[in-house]
Amino acid sequence: NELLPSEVRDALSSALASLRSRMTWQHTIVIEETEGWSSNRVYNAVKAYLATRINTNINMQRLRVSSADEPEKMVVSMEAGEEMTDVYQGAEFKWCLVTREVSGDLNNGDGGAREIRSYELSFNKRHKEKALKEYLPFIAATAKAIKDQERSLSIYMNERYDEWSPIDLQHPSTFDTLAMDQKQKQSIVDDLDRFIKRKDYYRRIGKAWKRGYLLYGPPGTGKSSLIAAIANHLRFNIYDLELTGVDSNSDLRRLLVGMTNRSILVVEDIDCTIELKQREEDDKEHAKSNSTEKKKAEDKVTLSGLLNFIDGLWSTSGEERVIIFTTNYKERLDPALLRPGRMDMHIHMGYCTTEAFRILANNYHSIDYHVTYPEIEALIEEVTVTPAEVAEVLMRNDNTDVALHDLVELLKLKKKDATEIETESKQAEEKKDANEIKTQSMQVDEKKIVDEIKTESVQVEKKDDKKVVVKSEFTENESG
Ligand SMILES: Nc1ncnc2c1ncn2[C@@H]1O[C@H](COP(=O)(O)OP(=O)(O)OP(=O)(O)O)[C@@H](O)[C@H]1O
Ligand SMILES: [Mg+2]
Repeated sequence: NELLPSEVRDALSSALASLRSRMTWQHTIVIEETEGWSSNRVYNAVKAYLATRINTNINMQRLRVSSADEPEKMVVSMEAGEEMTDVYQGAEFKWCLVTREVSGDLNNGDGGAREIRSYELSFNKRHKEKALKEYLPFIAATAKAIKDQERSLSIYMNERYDEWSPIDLQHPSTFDTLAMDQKQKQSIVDDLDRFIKRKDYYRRIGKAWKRGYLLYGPPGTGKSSLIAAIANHLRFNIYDLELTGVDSNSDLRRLLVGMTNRSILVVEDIDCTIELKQREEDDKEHAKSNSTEKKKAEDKVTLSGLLNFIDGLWSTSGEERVIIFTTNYKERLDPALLRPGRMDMHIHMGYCTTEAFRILANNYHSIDYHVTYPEIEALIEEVTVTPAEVAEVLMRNDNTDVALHDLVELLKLKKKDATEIETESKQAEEKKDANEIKTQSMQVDEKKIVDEIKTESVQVEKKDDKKVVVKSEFTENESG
């Protein structure tokens, strides 16, 4: 101190004082990239969160852009030394990315200096509570939502009898593109969202945290599209179970245990797998003599076996599971499956309605209206056409006018076919009526004959009792 002239000393100390007074209102939280040897999750969350805020902070001079896998998915982040301000519930939060060199551990052999990055969060100290209890948790939640949204989905199939093999699920179907009744769609979305929020509720009532949907309707009405939309909405993986490929209950159990949480188990066309039950019974008949075969037959997979497994296994392990069955024929299903409580929601996928048509036209041609709409909508109300058929015509041509014209043609053709069938069936009906009249008159004739026979038999009765009475009864039954 003695070495500095007094003026310099005074100037320095006053500068320090003003710096100190400026800093005292401020608190800083440091979030370092690594924590020991593992990465710091808060750091990653902050990075993901700030990437969403950067476009509102274009005053930053330098930005980093990187991409992990697909080039289209670029992540914009801060460059070291840059600052940005984020406003959360009226409070200002200043972020700064700083780097610091640390000398490497020479004994370790990895040598050299390392650069450690950290985010520094500064705010007015009266926001300390808010920063720790609200802002940082908010960032963590936002980052998790982003991660879920980016999580690439897989569809697993049991190609081998007891093993799942995954492929990428890149089905574009979402609830926006799905053509179905708006109210029905909303009720499904609401049901899914309610289910996801109810972790504690399921725990409290001691039930497996799962939800079951039965989708039924003719081919091409969007059952598989709805499944993809559900997977995309929840960001759940799909396990597409081919029941006919599963030989035994032990394989089934292995497959079900091998499923991860936050996933959807799908069994398509269950009306076709119901024969499994019949086959089991047949096999039992067969195997009565042979005890090993009998055992095998008892181990055969059945739909009810599957349901019992799911209830049992999933109530003790597994969370956030959705199970979806599809069928083209609801009426063919085992009544046990339709029992209340088995499947939580029965969803009917029907033929194309005018509402569905508008969604499809919007999907494929980005239009809300076209001069052909009144004609198309009038036709759609008259004929049965599946959304898949409509989608196919709309997709075939990039030119909207041509595509919609083709659709009109298709619908007209369908109407013509329908009227032809109707006339045919009407004709058939008329023919049937005519035949019936004929039969009736024939019956009248027969009755007359029977009466005659009766009279005869009564007459004959006296001769040969038994024979004649039996004969007359028989004749009577047949004509009446
Ligand atoms: N409701 C719909 N909304 C949007 N697109 C649909 C709809 N229904 C059908 N499609 C279109 O038709 C194609 C076939 O439909 P999808 O496979 O979903 O029918 P499905 O009901 O599962 O038929 P299946 O009973 O034969 O399995 C889909 O790829 C989609 O392009
Ligand atoms: Mg399908």
